[in-house]
Amino acid sequence: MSVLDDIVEGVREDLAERRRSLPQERLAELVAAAPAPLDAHAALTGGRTDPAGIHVISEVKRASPSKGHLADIPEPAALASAYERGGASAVSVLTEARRFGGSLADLDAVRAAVALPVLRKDFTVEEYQVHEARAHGADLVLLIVAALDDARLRSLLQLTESLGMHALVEAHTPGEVERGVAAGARILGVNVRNLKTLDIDPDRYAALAAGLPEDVVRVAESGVESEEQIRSYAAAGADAVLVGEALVRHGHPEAALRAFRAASLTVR
Ligand SMILES: O=C(O)c1ccccc1NCC(=O)[C@H](O)[C@H](O)COP(=O)(O)O
Repeated sequence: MSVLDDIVEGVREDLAERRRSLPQERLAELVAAAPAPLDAHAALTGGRTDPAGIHVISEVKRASPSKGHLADIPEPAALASAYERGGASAVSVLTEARRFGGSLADLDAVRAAVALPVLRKDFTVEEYQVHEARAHGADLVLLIVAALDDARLRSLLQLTESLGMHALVEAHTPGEVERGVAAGARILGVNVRNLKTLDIDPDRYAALAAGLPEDVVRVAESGVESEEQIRSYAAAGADAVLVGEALVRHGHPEAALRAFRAASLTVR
């Protein structure tokens, strides 16, 4: 079984448990009561020419399948506030519990702490998860092309947009980029982490993003360890970068973020 299959299997089990304790009808009431979504698409557009530098989606990430434990993050709200002060354009919150140590409580805490668009970063395979994301105040959800067939990708994207949110549609291969665009992705992430080996190959970003339509917001995901890597993604035309590990392991995430954004300006 691949890493992705294994993660999704656990996600489905946990989801079944949550469905039992919160039926769809009650979830719909929470969605109706949630604050209006923020425009994540607008927040991430134009990173190629923004005078403050490339947009950064800063991630709250405690652990990962590739690296194990990364950081305790006892107060996700405090970390998210530091990201906001450092100039993040959005905050990503990993809510998957088994491999990433996240939760919907983390999403709630971050939502309450920042005025930025918030991404619920999970392995979305069911409509219920999209409703959950909205009920917990998310503005953006992750749709991983490799985890979905075309019909489900389209229907989850449509549901996301019908709830006023946007989707970060994530691709790992040229075929997945094509499928994401064909499904109607308006924000497309190229994740340079190979989902089979978990190896990072940042050079894949430029090759995969090259054929994207001009009006699609381009996000380079994973593998940012240095200002040099930010410059490389910016030079390859990324509007935004998604950064987890480098920020949660940095003693001063606010300063790191400022440095990342500033570094992106030096390639223009
Ligand atoms: O991070 C992993 O090991 C991982 C393994 C399998 C599926 C997804 C995984 N990560 C999710 C992400 O996409 C990253 O958290 C995100 O792009 C940030 O990456 P990084 O800056 O390298 O922490």
